[in-house]
Amino acid sequence: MERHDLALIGFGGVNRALAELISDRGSALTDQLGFELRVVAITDLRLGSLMQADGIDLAQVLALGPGASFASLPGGHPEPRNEVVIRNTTADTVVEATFTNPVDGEPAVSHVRWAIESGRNVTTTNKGPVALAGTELRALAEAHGVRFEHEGAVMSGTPVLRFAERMFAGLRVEGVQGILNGTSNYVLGRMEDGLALADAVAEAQQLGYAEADPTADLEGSDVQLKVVILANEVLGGSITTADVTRRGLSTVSAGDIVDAAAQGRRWKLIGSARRDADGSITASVEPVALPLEHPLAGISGPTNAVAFDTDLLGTVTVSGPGAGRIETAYALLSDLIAIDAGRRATVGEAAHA
Ligand SMILES: NC(=O)C1=CN([C@@H]2O[C@H](COP(=O)(O)OP(=O)(O)OC[C@H]3O[C@@H](n4cnc5c(N)ncnc54)[C@H](O)[C@@H]3O)[C@@H](O)[C@H]2O)C=CC1
Ligand SMILES: N[C@@H](CC=O)C(=O)O
Repeated sequence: MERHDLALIGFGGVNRALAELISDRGSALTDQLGFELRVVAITDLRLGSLMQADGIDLAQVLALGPGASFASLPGGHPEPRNEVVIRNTTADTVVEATFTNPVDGEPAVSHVRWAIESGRNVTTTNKGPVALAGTELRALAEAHGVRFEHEGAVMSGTPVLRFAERMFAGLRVEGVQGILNGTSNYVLGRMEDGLALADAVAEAQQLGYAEADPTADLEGSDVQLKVVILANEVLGGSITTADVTRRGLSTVSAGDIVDAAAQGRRWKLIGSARRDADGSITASVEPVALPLEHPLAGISGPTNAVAFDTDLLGTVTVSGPGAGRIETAYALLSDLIAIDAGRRATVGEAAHA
């Protein structure tokens, strides 16, 4: 049975949920997938690092209490030492799930670069490397013969990037428009219910939807990164965050939300990108008071949706979870499945050569 050994970089909500999935589902998951998953390294700012080439006891590390350190375990160290671990791990695949940095993507961009340079596949839910260095990292992965997968960077576990890549190959996508942030959509809904902004944000944090700094969710920089990814990967653009105009929820008051509801409207944070006649791309993030009959007005809570405007099919809309620890861990699992499918295809080609 083929096995993939993983190094988890960042051990917060998402990577812990992946570890739980691997630990809890065990052999059932192996039977279902046709390959085994084993974790051989973990790093985290708070816990330090742990390297065990024979496989880490996930139940043991998941049970560590607050304030614990990997230093007390064999192969453990009090510091994360990301570069040492990434370059020296026995893992074939690095799973990057540290904080998203919306300004320059670091240190996650370096984590991904080190992994690829040392011949390892990468799966990440971190939007920074994908939006801010995607072109470079894809080229680097190709040069090193490894995979750079990032389904969870847009709409969490909802497989929107792979769907667009595989299902729209024969048509032209002219534009995308959607609700691309679970936290802000959840917060807007709870404010409609009468909750104060701070209380709604605290709930979203508790539920594992929010970024480490939730300003990125509320003020649109998280959606800005996702718009860049969609524009570049689905519309074939080459834009940066500077090309995406941005207005966040601070431009909408609690009173505006109540007034909109009274007028049969609902505020949504909308991200969009459109290819213009000259081939350039116009992109934005802004709050919009949608009429209730608009298809995106009914998308509530942490659910997200994206509408693809196509030449042959008209509008195709995909909706599903936009945030959540388990949902995002599933995105990582779907990437691992894609990585294994790539390996099988390579083995098959070699056998026929
Ligand atoms: N939670 C969600 O619903 C989704 C999250 N994402 C992205 O996935 C990533 C992980 O998200 P969560 O697990 O929810 O975040 P989190 O904040 O729960 O966990 C991040 C972990 O990374 C660790 N970390 C940060 N910088 C580090 C570094 N330099 N070296 C080692 N460890 C480091 C932190 O100590 C923390 O434990 C983020 O980039 C986020 O934007 C993407 C889609 C959905
Ligand atoms: N904080 C983000 C998580 C997914 O990218 C969100 O709320 O959508």
